[in-house]
Amino acid sequence: MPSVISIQGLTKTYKSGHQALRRVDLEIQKGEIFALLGPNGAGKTTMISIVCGIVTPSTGVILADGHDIQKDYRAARTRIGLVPQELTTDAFETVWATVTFSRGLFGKAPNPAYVEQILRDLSLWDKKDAKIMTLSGGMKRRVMIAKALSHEPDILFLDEPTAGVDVELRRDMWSLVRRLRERGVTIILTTHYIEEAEEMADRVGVILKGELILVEKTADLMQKLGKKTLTLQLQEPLAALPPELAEWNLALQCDGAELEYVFDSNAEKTGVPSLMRRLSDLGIGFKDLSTRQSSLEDIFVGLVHQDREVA
Ligand SMILES: Nc1ncnc2c1ncn2[C@@H]1O[C@H](COP(=O)(O)OP(=O)(O)OP(=O)(O)O)[C@@H](O)[C@H]1O
Repeated sequence: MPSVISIQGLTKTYKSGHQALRRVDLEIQKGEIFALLGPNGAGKTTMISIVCGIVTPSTGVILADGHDIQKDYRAARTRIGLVPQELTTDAFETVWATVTFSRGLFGKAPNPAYVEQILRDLSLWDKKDAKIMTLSGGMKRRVMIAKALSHEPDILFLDEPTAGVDVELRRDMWSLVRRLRERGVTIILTTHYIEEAEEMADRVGVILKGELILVEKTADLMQKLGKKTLTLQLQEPLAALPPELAEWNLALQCDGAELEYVFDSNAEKTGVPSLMRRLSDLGIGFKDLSTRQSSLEDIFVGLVHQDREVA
């Protein structure tokens, strides 16, 4: 399958001297949902901004649907819709006028039926005559998506689409992304949340300090990184781990009041039931328990650690 986005040897050094991207190579297939994961400052927005022609690359060749984003900027940009992190809309305009105007900016002929469809898809139809400034934050974000889709792009970039949005909007956004994909739109989203990538994306790229350190199918990544931590709040603190528990990867926390077990949640045998039985046999009781999926930070720490070990 041909790539719809092709990035070769991309680097970016800002005027300040800060190197935000280091030799990034990436191919994204048509119709894919691709999640770019990384902590604050990793370079996600820089990468998106370069592909969308807002920031100039220092080196590298980038093609959008076969068009060089620098030499053939207009053709490339028409293929792309961008939903930026920041809300930037004209407060005094109505929803309808804003979205129609955005379409016109790309030289597309008016198509009220298409604009109506987008507004209906985004549950904005009954707000079409409302001024943007009267809308809630969530509604404004929907308007940003409508604007980005107004010129019928084949590629949609969503920069942290669900940061700070409520659960309802997050679900709507996810279902919209899936519907767009069914229509053949390629979607690239950035996120801090591994759960979001897991839920949405076909493939995940992890970016850390400007380097794309890993690109994997989401299912494979989750398999590799599906670590969970089980925390038991003990009824009586333990001074030390009993030797009978040596076969589990356990740690005592909070002066012996909590027992932590890190396990692979994808494994056929997680070791949790046998641990529970052994604890019961040993008469070690607990008041409460909780589990926690590895956070992205844990994963990064793990990856960086592995890198160092290999080096
Ligand atoms: N115009 C600029 N001039 C100098 N440095 C910049 C500029 N824009 C971004 N940077 C720096 O480049 C690095 C990458 O920033 P970028 O916004 O791409 O990260 P990000 O992964 O999108 O982070 P976030 O999740 O916080 O948006 C950061 O250290 C940032 O401070």
